[in-house]
Amino acid sequence: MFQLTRSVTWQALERLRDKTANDRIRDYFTNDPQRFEKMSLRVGGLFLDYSKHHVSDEVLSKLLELADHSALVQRRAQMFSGDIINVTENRPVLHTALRNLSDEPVHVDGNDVMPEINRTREQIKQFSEAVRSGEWKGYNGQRIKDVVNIGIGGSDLGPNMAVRALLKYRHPELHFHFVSNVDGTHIQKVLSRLDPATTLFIVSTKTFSTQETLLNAKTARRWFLENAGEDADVGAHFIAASTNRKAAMDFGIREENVFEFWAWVGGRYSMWSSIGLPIALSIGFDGFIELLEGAHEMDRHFIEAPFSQNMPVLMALIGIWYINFIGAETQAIVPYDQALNQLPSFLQQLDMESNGKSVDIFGHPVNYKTGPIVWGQTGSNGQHAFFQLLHQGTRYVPIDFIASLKPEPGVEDHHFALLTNMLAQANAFMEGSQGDSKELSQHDPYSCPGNRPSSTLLLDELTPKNLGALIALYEHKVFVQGVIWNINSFDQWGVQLGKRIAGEISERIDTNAADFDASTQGLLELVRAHFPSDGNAKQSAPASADKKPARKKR
Ligand SMILES: O=P(O)(O)OC[C@H]1O[C@](O)(CO)[C@@H](O)[C@@H]1O
Repeated sequence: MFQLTRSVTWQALERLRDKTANDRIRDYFTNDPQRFEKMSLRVGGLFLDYSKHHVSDEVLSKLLELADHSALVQRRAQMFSGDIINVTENRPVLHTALRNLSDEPVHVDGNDVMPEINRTREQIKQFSEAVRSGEWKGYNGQRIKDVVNIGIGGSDLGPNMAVRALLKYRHPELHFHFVSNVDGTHIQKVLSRLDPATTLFIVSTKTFSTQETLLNAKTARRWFLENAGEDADVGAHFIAASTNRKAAMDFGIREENVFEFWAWVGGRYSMWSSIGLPIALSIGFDGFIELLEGAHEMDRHFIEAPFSQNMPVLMALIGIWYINFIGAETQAIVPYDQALNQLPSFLQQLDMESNGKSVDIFGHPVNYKTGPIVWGQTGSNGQHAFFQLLHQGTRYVPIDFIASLKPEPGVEDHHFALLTNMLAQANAFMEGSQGDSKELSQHDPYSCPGNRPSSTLLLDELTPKNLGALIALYEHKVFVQGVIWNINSFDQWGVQLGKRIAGEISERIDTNAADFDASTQGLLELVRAHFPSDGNAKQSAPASADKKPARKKR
């Protein structure tokens, strides 16, 4: 049986790790004046500089060999053509079809899915235009002013991130709110500022069975009925994006207002589907299409470019170098762009839910590290929070710096400061401070060791198209890493387990819980004191998350 860590290329990379361990990144530049030109590339409106990495030419060519010897070409083709690559859920993975603007058919079980995708796109167009123009009326004839997206995970993070990122393109009279947390104070706070007669709720849930979303949606509907219309009016204020049409209709949503999507769209890959409705409402349908175009352009690049010029492949390989050979545990995402402040959270789910796996696609435990801990926040705020540790701490953290070049009118001086701060940080991480003074030794408390790696990703401008390309870039990076690690990046059984046990625990609020461990029993006892058995807390018990049998006594 093939074992990744026993492969000739893997072992050569281990030797190269030892050979290059004491290399200084800055020496790579001294020795090769063309390094920046060689280790940077452009795809549409995105420019990637990957020259400030602890990666010699020899290492890069071995990493490329790792990709060549993997199943990447085959699995990439399988993904785009709708083969079942999500093996544990027995599904194809076709978020790329959602942004397929080429009119080429994409088949699932022998049927072209493009006609239904185009139909739903048309439905999104009609609906978003009706709301934006004011043609869509609330129950008492007023136009919509506030849109509340109720969803969690992939049904929240993508649209939330994109609406915020593209705020400057938003409809001037529409305001957007995102409620995700089951903590009731989240929805209470949002509702307290709204007028039910002019509010539209989008219940975004692939399954229509997620506890948090259903509870928030019920609370929103109760608030609507208490403060405004009657049951018959719910249809004018609640719509759904879901694969579960029946459950959405049982909730009171009109059939024509259930925006379909499909089991082969993973939650964290769903912002291109009707889960992206808030984006279309905010920036308009044409803007939404531009977002899809940007992603489609990145898809074409990912399929067509040789690995040595392939942006997602290069980013994935460099990540693998740090994770599997240098021992980095985390990857920082630092956008120098306030509009991208939700990007680290979005990428956290994308990467960690996809590649947080320790079993390969054949069900064997892996003997190498897989997905990193992804974290971060915007610069320059991060500079005054966690950068100290990155400069002088004992951890080794590769960083992705992300920024857009074009300044906003009226704040050019701010934008200049923002970009120069970012360049200064990337330079400081690489150079350190030892060059500043001959007296500083590595052990001096004033000394920053440097030699810390980063990529810089520049968008010409933060447009819908460039944002689409940026997100697709990271999606494919995560995919490539998953293929090389031979794991299934498209299931999430760990999350399912948590959902199932939440259901089981809430069922025990007024019964005995002897089959739980002593700690959980003790804590449940403390919780129970606040929820009398005749109370209504139990009504919120989550539906069982999957069809697995009830747990055994532990
Ligand atoms: O869209 P749903 O079905 O409500 O699920 C929400 C999220 O829950 C998850 O299953 C786990 O977090 C995600 O994959 C998904 O995006």
